[in-house]
Amino acid sequence: MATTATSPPTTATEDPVRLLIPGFLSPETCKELEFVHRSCGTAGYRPSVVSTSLPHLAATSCGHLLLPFVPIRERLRDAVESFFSCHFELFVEFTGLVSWCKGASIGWHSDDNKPYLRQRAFTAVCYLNSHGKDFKGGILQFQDGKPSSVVPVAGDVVIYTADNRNVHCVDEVTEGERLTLTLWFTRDSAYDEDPKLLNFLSQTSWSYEPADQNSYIPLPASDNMYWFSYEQSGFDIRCARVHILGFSFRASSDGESNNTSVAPAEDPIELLGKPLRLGRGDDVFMKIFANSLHALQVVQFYYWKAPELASRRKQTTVGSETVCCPTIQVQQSSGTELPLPCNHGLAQTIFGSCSNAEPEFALEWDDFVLAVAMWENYSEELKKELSTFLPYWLSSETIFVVDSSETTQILGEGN
Ligand SMILES: O=C(O)CCC(=O)C(=O)O
Ligand SMILES: [Fe+2]
Repeated sequence: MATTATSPPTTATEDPVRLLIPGFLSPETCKELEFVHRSCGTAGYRPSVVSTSLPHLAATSCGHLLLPFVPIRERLRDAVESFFSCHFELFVEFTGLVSWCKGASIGWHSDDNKPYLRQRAFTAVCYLNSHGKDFKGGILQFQDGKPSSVVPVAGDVVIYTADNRNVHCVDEVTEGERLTLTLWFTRDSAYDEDPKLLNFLSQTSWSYEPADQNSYIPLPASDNMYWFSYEQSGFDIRCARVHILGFSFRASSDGESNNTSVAPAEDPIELLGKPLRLGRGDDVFMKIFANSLHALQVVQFYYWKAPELASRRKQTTVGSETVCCPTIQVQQSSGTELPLPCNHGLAQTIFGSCSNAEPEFALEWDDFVLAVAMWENYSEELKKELSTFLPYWLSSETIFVVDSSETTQILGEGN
């Protein structure tokens, strides 16, 4: 009796089939991936799901945003290979960020259960936010063995075999947005994700030109990819994401002219691919963004960095008179809000935060101005790093972390 009550998850004769690794990703890494996903996500492959795949990032001029994933993929591959004793055997088959929104769930299945999924050998699911705090529902359940369920906690990772020893399901998400980074690993090099990514990157991200400010501006994919349909209604994900944070897209009339009207013949959704401004209440931020994704990325960056910016502001404003005056960058005007199709009530239900999440803080335009500059630095640094690493990746056909001391040495030798 005592032996059954205390029996370990697997007996000595059975191979281990799953492992939960608490605290695998740092809180900062989770926040960075959340920023990428909330800036770049598109309608997912299942209802009520938003996803950001790595090929999508490369194809929308955001190849540099692949860089935060590179060390994580390597660490996960190491963890999976060492736990399942298959050193140097695995390739990453798929890497993607997924939001499971209200109503999303998946029934009992194993991850290799379709003829076109047979190549999958192992799964890794990293949780980027937490059950109870950020969303309700969404618990991962396994049919047999231990652990029998996983309650998502930001930073934790669960790894498991993709076969029928791990039949599992995810309970319906009833509130909030459940964020994961999901990877599948294969032994079959024909399904290696890296050559496909390198092919995209070599077409879109080859060179870094410091003068070319457009090199890190996102380019929207086709409009239908951003359409989130839910029951009989829907919304454009880009509009919904800015709306949830209290912003709206405004016409980009130049400051000199009073002509803020939108050409009546234009299809409203097409305006999302054109230059526009951001508004908030009666305020209109004067910067013209290249398109809606550019504006969305800056808004998401601001929310990622807002706590840091706020504490910096408190430190610099105490006893200091050198406070910059960014109000000139914001005009009090009713502006022209773009006539976009967005069911705001539905967007609030789907992307609005769970009641236990942190209360939203008030926007500070001073901080927003700083965030715009910080986003440009962040993007430029990543772009530079990508153009350094890309030649190594292309020559080895693998995306991996290059030791920076080695890079300096090699670059030095080459000169
Ligand atoms: O997100 C999870 O916890 C598991 C996801 C899953 O089962 C799948 O994507 O196949
Ligand atoms: Fe699954």
